[in-house]
Amino acid sequence: MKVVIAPDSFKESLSAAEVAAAIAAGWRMALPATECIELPMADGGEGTTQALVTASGGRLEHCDVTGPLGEMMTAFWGRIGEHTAVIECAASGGLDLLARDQRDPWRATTRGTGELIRAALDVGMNEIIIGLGGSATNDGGAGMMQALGARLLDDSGAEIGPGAEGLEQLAAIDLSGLDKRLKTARFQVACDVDNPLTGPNGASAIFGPQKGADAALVQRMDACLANYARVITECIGEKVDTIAGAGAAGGLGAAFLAFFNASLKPGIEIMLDAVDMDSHLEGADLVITGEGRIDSQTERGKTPVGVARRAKHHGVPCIALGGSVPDEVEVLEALSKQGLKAVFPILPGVADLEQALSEADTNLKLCARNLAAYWQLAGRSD
Ligand SMILES: O=C(O)[C@H](O)CO
Repeated sequence: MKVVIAPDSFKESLSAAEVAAAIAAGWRMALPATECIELPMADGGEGTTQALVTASGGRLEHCDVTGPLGEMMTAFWGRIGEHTAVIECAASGGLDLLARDQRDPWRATTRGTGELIRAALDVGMNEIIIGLGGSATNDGGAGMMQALGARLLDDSGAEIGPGAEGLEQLAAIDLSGLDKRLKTARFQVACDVDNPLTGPNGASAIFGPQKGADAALVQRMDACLANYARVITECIGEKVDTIAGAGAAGGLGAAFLAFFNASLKPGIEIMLDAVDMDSHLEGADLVITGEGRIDSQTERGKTPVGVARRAKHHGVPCIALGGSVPDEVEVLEALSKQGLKAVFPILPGVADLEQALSEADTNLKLCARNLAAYWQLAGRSD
């Protein structure tokens, strides 16, 4: 029997490769003869560079850039072949770079993403895959644009400051100093979600709280992004704020739509193609995916749903394991319609967050072992 194991990482706990290895080890405890194909996944968020570099035989490069709160840090990008770079915004502006009490989406900047793009262009890369997701930022990519030579100005003609805060003052965008190499480089943007820039489903409303924003700040940041959208339209003559994916990574998607030679795609689709998922699904009996948290955001194109849709296309059943899973039947049914037939929580008992994060490896193994035992009981194993 063949099981394809294609999970994302469990944030703050295990990488996607570690999750896949734990599930495979647990499954084999009950069904040792199973052929387990481990395919670590990512959807644009943290881990995307490593996953694509591993899948394509590339390597990581390191350089010093501006971190989420303006401090210098060493970040990385991936080099695949002679001309392709992979850059994830989480490498320099990721939520997991900050402790919970440091999260500050009002000030956090995407400047480091622009600096990573410059570093890749400097060494001749001209096909650039950008991963959007897992960000601590809500600046619409303003910091990135400034790092690449755009001038974002307030109504006195001075450069705006960093973060969502700066966008409150934004009155005009001057692209005359933008790095000329952006015209010839091709950007493929891998988005982890398909949210628009603003409004009730926008970047601030849906992802602001996990970055540390309270209700008042969510509203203020949404207004900042609406102002940004207005200035973008004045600058390029087009509206980008309602396009699916514009709200990925705190609105970075909108900057790529407006100012780059870029196409936005679900990140998981790029990943599935990179690992040649279609051929792995041939003859598979089951797909197991997963993520640390599975909830209504998962439906917006995150890894478990992307994997499930592809499995459904090939007629292979798909289930998921999560650290936390939906507690509403409506969400489970919506996931089921997309091919994710069942979602299992891995926690064996009541635990606080710290304990849940530190015991994820053991809990994944036990849960996978039980699933394999049940699969056998149901007469599905050979
Ligand atoms: O980074 C974020 O804001 C979320 O992962 C959605 O893209």
